[in-house]
Amino acid sequence: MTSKDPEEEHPSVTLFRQYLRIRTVQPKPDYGAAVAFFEERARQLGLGCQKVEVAPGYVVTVLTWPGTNPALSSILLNSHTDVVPVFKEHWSHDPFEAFKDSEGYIYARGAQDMKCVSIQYLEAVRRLKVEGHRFPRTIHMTFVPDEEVGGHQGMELFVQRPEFHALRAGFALDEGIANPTDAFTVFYSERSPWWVRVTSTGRPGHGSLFIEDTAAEKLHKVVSSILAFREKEWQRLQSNPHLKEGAVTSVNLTKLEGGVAYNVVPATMSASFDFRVAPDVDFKAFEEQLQSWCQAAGEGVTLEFAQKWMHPQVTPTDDSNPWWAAFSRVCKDMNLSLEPEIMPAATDSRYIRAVGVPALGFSPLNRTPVLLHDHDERLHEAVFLRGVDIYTRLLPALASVPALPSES
Ligand SMILES: CSCC[C@H](NC=O)C(=O)O
Ligand SMILES: [Zn+2]
Ligand SMILES: [Zn+2]
Repeated sequence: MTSKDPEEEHPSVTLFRQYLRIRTVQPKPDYGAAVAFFEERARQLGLGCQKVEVAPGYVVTVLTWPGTNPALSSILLNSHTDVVPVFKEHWSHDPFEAFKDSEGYIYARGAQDMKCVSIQYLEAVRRLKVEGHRFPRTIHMTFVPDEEVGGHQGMELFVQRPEFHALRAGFALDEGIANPTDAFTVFYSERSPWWVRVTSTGRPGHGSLFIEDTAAEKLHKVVSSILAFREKEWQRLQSNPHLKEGAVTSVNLTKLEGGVAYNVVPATMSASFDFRVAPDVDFKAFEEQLQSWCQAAGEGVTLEFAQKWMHPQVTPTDDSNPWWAAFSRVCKDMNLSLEPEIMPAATDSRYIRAVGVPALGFSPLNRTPVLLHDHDERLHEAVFLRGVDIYTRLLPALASVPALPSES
């Protein structure tokens, strides 16, 4: 028999593919099926299972493996259950079939982001439990809804709940991004999403005339200022090989709205921008900069925020942080090279860090093209299984970090 024989498939891969077939796809995820799936895992693994409904229909499922020393804070292994939509016609295989090709690549929405990680956590815990291990610290796995649309009905609410505080999380792992090289990327902070809509008002009139003070001219000025800033940040990134994407502020013009007819000069037009503000930026000064670009464009130009994250946090990546020390020691022992970076996008880690819990964003996926949110998202089964091995080493180390000064 070859490894291509389905009967030969590793049971962890089979479980992964089962989970990939659950259609937790935005904008109408089947969360009920995902919750039932994790309840069944809890039953099979003999783990505690708690369901916390943070908003109607939005359940956080918590699976718990109690530690031997309840006085110590716990390890939180977080993953989101929802996935982003697909353009089916651009896929080589049905994105919810979890097709595996003859080489071992599994094609599915969520293969990288981040259904792999959920199953890797579960399978590492299963292995350690079967081998009879116990660790001082409790391990909680949280499976949360709503991350892909901002986490407002998921982790943002969960971290404010008594059930979250009762977990007494001391440290968290959450998602990262695949790395195409031999190295693994680990994220210690995130850029802050600022979604900004600039609205310009001006004089309307007939499209044949030179109207003065139009909404469009003023909006154009703001768009130019912001795109010039974009270019400056892009150049800064390009010219410094030490800077990674997450270390500079990015912005994209993502929407233009306004106008009714070719020959009617509109009184209002707007432009929407997706800013991702680097954690070392002076937020107050940056907001003032945005305001001053609007003012410089003329009268009647205002901005509003649809999203404005104001609490960037950095988890230290030196040995002053005992969690980092444990994490990086395991990677060193396993000969894994780490590339610490700032997450360019936004994940649920920002909510976890904001309530004072240090967190690392880590998806143990190397030698893997970055295909999250892309067509033909896929993961090789060997990379997936290697990730289970990695967590099988990480969890004992993290769950055995000795009492911190704050815990004694
Ligand atoms: C800012 S809320 C949206 C969160 C989303 N997260 C994953 O892609 C992102 O756009 O980064
Ligand atoms: Zn994700
Ligand atoms: Zn995503």
